[in-house]
Amino acid sequence: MTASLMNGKVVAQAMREEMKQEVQKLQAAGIQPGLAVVIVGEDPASQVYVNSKHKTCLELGYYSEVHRLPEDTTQEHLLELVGKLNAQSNIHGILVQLPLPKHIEEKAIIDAIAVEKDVDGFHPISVGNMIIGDDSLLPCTPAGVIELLKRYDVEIAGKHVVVIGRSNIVGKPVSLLLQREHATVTMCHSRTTNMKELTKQADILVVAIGKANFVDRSFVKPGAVVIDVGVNRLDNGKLAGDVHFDDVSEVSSLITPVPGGVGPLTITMLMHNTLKAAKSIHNLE
Ligand SMILES: Nc1nc(=O)c2c([nH]1)NC[C@@H]1CN(c3ccc(C(=O)N[C@@H](CCC(=O)O)C(=O)O)cc3)C=[N+]21
Repeated sequence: MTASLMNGKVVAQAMREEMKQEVQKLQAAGIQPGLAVVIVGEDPASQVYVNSKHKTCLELGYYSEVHRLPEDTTQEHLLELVGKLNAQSNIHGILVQLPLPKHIEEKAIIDAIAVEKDVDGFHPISVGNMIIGDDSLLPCTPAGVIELLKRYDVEIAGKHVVVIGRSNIVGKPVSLLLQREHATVTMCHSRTTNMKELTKQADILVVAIGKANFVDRSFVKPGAVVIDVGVNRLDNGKLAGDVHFDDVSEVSSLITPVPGGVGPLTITMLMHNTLKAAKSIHNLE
């Protein structure tokens, strides 16, 4: 069997067209969604992401602020900037690019972001609301995975989903959201002893382990849907997923490529969250 592609770029573009319409409606009410992105230091990969977020804002008609701070920025100074952005009425979403330099405590920064502007969905209150099932801003990559599955008409309810990875950014929240969609979810991680036994039972396999080409066909049940959340920069400069694409695409039914799979959805869900935050801050929901 040769898998069909789940094309994240196409889904992202469709969602962006839908969002443009909503932006126009908001404009008529005198509101422009605004996103502030803060980046500390010079990490080239992070710079690429930040530029791409800025570009997407302009494409959708959002107000965009990018704050580029030097590597030696103090935690105190960063907290001060977050406080300003919390109070700024033209900003509805705040994203502090991670990872931060070692001398800054990430938790202190995330905790300082106003919950209603937490478009990353990383604040403990956002996470708590997500777990309970209350309305909240959902973390972008996990929400993008759900959106991708839905737009390709993949049934989630009743299916066995196996997630590899248990990070706070992807593994844990995507497991929660899939369970919310009525899947039976098994979580695997670096200390799982019988990983292949488990992954071979998966109707849907979500891989977020951060190791290039880790999953080959020996992990996959024929006909499974495989979602690759990995973004690994290889020594040759190319981007590789956690899934060995050529091998796995011969046994799976649907598969996401890297690049062009989950990545474009991550930025699109960020835009979606910013729009949602703008509406919610202006009591339009
Ligand atoms: N506070 C915070 N929030 C984040 O959401 C966040 C972060 N920090 N730090 C870094 C990671 C990584 N991340 C990606 C976003 C888009 C692509 C993406 O669009 N990838 C394209 C290709 C990009 C390329 O070619 O380099 C694709 O997969 O097709 C990838 C990765 C967001 N992150």
